[in-house]
Amino acid sequence: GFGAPVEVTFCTQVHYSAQPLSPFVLLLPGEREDEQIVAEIMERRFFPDHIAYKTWEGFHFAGHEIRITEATDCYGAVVWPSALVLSYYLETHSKQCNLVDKNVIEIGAGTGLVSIVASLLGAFVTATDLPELLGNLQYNILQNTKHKCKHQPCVKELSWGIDLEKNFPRSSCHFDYIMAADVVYHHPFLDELLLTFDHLCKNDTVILWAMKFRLEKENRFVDRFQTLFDLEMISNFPSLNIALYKAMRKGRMKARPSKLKI
Ligand SMILES: C[S@@+](CC[C@H](N)C(=O)[O-])C[C@H]1O[C@@H](n2cnc3c(N)ncnc32)[C@H](O)[C@@H]1O
Repeated sequence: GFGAPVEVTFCTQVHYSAQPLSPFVLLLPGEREDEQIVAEIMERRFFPDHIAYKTWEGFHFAGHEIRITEATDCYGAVVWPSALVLSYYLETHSKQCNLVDKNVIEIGAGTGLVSIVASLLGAFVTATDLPELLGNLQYNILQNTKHKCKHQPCVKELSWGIDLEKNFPRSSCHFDYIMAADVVYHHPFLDELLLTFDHLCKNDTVILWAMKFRLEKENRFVDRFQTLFDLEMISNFPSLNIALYKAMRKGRMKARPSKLKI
């Protein structure tokens, strides 16, 4: 085929605890067939009808045809199903999660689908990844957002845990949303990843994180993540082993009413 990352084995059994529901919720477990929504999500993807010079995959989101050029040599070079799940959520929940004029950062953006969809929905987006991924990421972002977005997205290096204060100073960087799709897998930078979430997340920042479960180690990352953040599952696709989470900093100060009634 054209290099689509089709995954056929799902090896882990994941047990999710009951979570409180919020306006962010996409589906209640058992309310609609998981497969039905998964099919809807996967239908957003299309492929070239002829052999092209460059390998690309197409997607329909936010009223646009998005073409993603893929390399085939590393993890960030294809579009992973978690990115589709998060993009679908953003598009179908644009009222509850209104991105217009919001400041969004995506970490581990890969080929850029989520950043592109968030930009098309009106956000000001900073798409980040390792230096070697930035050329292709920049290309996809430009091709799919130029003259189509309220705010032109930018692409920046962010290697997890490295030079965070230098490149993203706490005093001047404020993100309304941190987005991440499929950033937890068997890599040696899980500590640095957690550090990065911690560094970028302010009291009012919302983290939207699509997590693909593969191994026990990844479940442990979720436990560690919960020591710093309140985590809420907002949708769950057992047939893909993907869960979508919303998280906010633990122990954050709630907004105070402007006038106290005595
Ligand atoms: C499985 S891919 C997911 C890509 C994209 N979010 C998607 O869902 O299609 C993981 C991404 O994390 C990035 N990544 C891995 N280790 C990283 C690190 N130490 N610092 C920054 N990004 C990293 C990879 O380059 C890759 O783009």
